[in-house]
Amino acid sequence: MLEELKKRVYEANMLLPKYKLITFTWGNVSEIDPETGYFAIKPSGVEYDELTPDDMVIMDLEGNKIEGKYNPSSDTATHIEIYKGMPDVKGIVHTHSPWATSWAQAGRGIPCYGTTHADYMYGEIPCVRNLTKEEIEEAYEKNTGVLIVDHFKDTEYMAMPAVLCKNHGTFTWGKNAKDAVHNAVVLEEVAKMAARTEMLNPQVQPAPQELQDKHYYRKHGANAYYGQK
Ligand SMILES: O=C(CO)[C@@H](O)[C@H](O)COP(=O)(O)O
Repeated sequence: MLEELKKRVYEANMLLPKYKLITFTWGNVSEIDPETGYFAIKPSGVEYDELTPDDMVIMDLEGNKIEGKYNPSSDTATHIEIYKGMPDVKGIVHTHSPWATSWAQAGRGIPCYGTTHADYMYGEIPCVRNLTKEEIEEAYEKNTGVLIVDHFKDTEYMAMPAVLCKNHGTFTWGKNAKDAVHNAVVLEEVAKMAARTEMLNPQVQPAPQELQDKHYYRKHGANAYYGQK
């Protein structure tokens, strides 16, 4: 079972360079096994072209390493907080993909300007605030996850499977690692299109709500929404 999980997480990690979402090791993917509560995550700092399925590190939700010769990703604490606080999430991706990270560095959420965005993410893709000096000093990676969970608690967060972390980068999630990677690709494409949209028309407004609803509900069903429960 763990070998299968490691293989799936390895294959999902290898999609990051394939879709040009990362440079060097600037990203990581994990997936959790709901039965054991163990998750597999990319090892920290290992070049993608050197990775093998066996290099994936198995962790538990208390941060204990269960199996693996390497240290887990430096973002492991953030993945843990998301798994614990957003239990429908079964796969998580973190990247510094350039267009989405530019929105994060600008401290801006990504408005929904078109149907590509509306098909996958309901409404503006949020940018969560910076950590305070105390939060950074206390537990940077853990508190990044705490901020994300705090923003999405009591919402249908699977209807908005993406977040920008100000001055850092992106986290996306899904029903498994591959689904989370799909959402990371969508996020980067939508970020690129939105930046260019604003460049072409600085006065542009978000797409009409009825268009956003039609496209999102058509794909995900009318009871899926990102708003407060
Ligand atoms: O943001 C950072 C480092 O600033 C990390 O997300 C790295 O970009 C990926 O680190 P590893 O997964 O290789 O530990």
